[in-house]
Amino acid sequence: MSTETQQPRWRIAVGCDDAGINYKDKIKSDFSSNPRVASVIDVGVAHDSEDKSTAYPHIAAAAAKLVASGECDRALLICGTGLGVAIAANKIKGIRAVTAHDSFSVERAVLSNNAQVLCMGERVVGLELARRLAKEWLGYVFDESSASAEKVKAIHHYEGDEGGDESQMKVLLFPVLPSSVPVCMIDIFIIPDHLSLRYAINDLEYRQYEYDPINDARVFVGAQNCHWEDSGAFTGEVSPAVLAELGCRVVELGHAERRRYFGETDEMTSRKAQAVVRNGMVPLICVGEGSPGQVPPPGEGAIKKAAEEVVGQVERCLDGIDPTEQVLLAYEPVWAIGAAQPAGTEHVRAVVKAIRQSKVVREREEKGGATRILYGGSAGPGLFERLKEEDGVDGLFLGRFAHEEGQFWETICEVAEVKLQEQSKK
Ligand SMILES: O=C[C@H](O)COP(=O)(O)O
Repeated sequence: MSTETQQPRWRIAVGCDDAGINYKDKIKSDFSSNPRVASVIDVGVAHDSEDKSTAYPHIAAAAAKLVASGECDRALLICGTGLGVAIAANKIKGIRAVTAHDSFSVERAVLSNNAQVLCMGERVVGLELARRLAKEWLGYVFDESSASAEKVKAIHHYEGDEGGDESQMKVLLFPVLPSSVPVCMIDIFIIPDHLSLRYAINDLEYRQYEYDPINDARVFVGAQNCHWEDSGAFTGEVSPAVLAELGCRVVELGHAERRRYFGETDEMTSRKAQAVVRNGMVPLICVGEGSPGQVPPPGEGAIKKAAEEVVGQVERCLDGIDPTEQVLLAYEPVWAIGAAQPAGTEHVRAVVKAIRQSKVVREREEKGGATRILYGGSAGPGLFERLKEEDGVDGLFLGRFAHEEGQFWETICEVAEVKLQEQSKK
């Protein structure tokens, strides 16, 4: 055990189910006046909240994820027995959660097992003992140079890789937003690779039980491509029916790279879009002129040519889609994808205007099918404010700037602020 002067100050998550609220609240209050505690995050449930019936696995996972992500050092969880919360918390990679109701076990949980999560049962142990054990727990610090360290490493060794892009998705799905930004006014789409879809969808499902780090934003998961048939002998292709069943809400189609490397045409994109709609999802159809690296010369000529080309793509891609169904169009000049700069404001506005005035989009407007137009191609912070105008771009389609958490959320906050301003003018 370290001395008082070396004692770290812990950032602690506390949580419970409806059977553990009294103990959780009492111990939380003890923690807030304990000098060994730097901060406390309460992941619920709370006496007066509607989520009081939230089942223990969601609470335990929320707290454990705060520890696994490094946002908290430790977590204390209470349920009726202290068993279920420990089982659930241990499902989170990197977490060692124990149930302990005696002084010796609490000590060994830290000093032998380097457990970051302590679980207790409100129906098992008296309140005063629980409070004392929680206080003692704060005083123990695992010694990385002890003989126990190798054994803890062995536990780590047996943790399977949960696969895919989990760590990347974690970056995206665990942001902390300024609570003043009303991001609930906008839709956020996260479109990972196919192998990461299940992780992303599960994470968002779990998130609805979680405390609210994303301020009630609507976050949907989408796929990067699909086939035009729901089933059949198309080895290696991904069925839109399967994507819908998995929980995908959006499917991106006709991206410039699909067109360039896989020979996809507007006609194929249209068939895929129809399949997406048929399966109850929203197609996100990418259109855009030009070639990689070939920035067009400034001037009206290039803009006019771009608008004509893009409107043609839009008409062919939307062919056969019920005009009452909603679609998303991502206007991405091919030369602006992966470039140093996005396309110029004048260029983007003119092409978007041409798309809006196209026969197919106007017809959709009349029939009630929403057509939201996004801009993509080196889109990132600072761009939406510049592009905004009445009936202009509805949103952004991010590539590289979505890979970095800070820039991703900065861009989203900017879009939300513009939308808020627009709404307050109405
Ligand atoms: O899929 C992403 C878009 O093609 C844009 O990528 P970028 O923002 O890195 O240029």
